[in-house]
Amino acid sequence: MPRTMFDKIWDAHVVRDEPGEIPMLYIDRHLTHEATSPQAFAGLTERGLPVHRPETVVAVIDHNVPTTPGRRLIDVIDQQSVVCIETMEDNARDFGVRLLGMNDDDQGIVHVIGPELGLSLPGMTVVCGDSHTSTHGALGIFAMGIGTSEVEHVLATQCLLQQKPRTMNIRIDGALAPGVSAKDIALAMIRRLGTDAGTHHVIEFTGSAVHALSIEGRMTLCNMAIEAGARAGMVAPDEVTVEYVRGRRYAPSGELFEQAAERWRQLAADPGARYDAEHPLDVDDLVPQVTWGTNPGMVADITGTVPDPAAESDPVLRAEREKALEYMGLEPGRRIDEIPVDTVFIGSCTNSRLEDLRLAAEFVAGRKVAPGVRAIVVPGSMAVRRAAEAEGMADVFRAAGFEWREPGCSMCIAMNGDRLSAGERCASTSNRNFEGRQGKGGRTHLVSPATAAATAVAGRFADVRDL
Ligand SMILES: CC(C)[C@H](C(=O)O)[C@@H](O)C(=O)O
Ligand code: SF4
Repeated sequence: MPRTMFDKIWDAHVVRDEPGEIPMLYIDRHLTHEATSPQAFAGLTERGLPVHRPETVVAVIDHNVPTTPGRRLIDVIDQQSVVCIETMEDNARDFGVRLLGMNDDDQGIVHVIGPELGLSLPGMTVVCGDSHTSTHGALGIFAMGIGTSEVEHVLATQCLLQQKPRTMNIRIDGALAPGVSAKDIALAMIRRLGTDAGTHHVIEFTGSAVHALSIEGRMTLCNMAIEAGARAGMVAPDEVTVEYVRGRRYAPSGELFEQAAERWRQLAADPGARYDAEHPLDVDDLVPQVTWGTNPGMVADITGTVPDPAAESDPVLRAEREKALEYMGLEPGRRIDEIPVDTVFIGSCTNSRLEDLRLAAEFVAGRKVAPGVRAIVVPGSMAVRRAAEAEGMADVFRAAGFEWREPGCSMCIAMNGDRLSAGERCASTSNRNFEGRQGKGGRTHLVSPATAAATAVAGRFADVRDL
């Protein structure tokens, strides 16, 4: 029977699948961070258990780290964050797990460093106690977020009990206009399908527009599969994938790499493979997208207006939209490109890779951040920061008036002190615009890196195609 890519990876990792039992899956790579692992390690200590295969586990400190240049432990904003960081350091040492600490040369957001270092490779199962683990799926990986009790289980056994998810094919065709990128596809997809369309499903992104994306763009798309409610997102490996992985630090090399690449090329779905659900999406006419509300499905065209809740016939949806507009401080009918912003945040595991920064820098070069706007760039990893500095990009951002920071999750989740104050409006390249996500009372609008850059310069949401 023809199989989907998900089926192939699943079949290759099922350890036990008996009727009436939850299937047991082997996990190849386990990434951990300071925010969701302390209790898991504490559980092992309590039961006197070691980590079963420490060489498959990598720990990184990303959520609670300050991003101020030259950061030290003393810069960490609160005692709770200090405890998280120190606990991760202690656990890594005590359990023999490799640690990428706050100022390690390889530090970065867990979902940026996994692919970057070749820790996450095509065909693998990858887990992390973090919902956006789906990002790694861009390489043709079944990568998913797990809860802290599951983190403990995987540490102890290298296996995960997992109900087999359903499969969904989102086929994206067409060619992107200049200035429109993977983030706009992701937002348009959630706008169209809704924030729960993917529930219980693993999404395989197929189609010409997907394979025309770089790996970075595919990561943006897979990252946001979670915001469409999916368990995971993935893209079949092609030659772009093979070339991306070649030469990565922990990827195989030489003849072993060629053998592995041959297997990765077989991962794509067989012709005629059946999915439980299918959705087509065309991006030929896609324009830059901006969220106006408090979930990632509340999206408008940059050329559009804030929608009127009164036009919504479903009373529940209408109330939800009214509440969102009130929180966001917006009136129906307002032109999106007339909404002024206070802050621009370029960062997060959605959009902080080198390509994202390049997409933004292009619109910043030779221009200035609008007066009164706070603009921040937080590279996704130390490697991204070094490369951007070597390319002169950091200077471009600084000359325009952006702050250039150290890597971490930063204002995506505001756990480290980088945050919005109440009422502050932000154009953000991250993935969640929930109430209070970037600070209590803060107002988040999700956009692409190019739109964020253009917006910083204009001081209001701006269409890059006009620049
Ligand atoms: C802190 C962590 C549990 C959380 C997640 O799982 O996604 C965070 O990374 C987020 O983006 O909200
Ligand atoms: S950058 Fe944001 S979305 Fe990504 S792992 Fe960190 S907090 Fe979660």
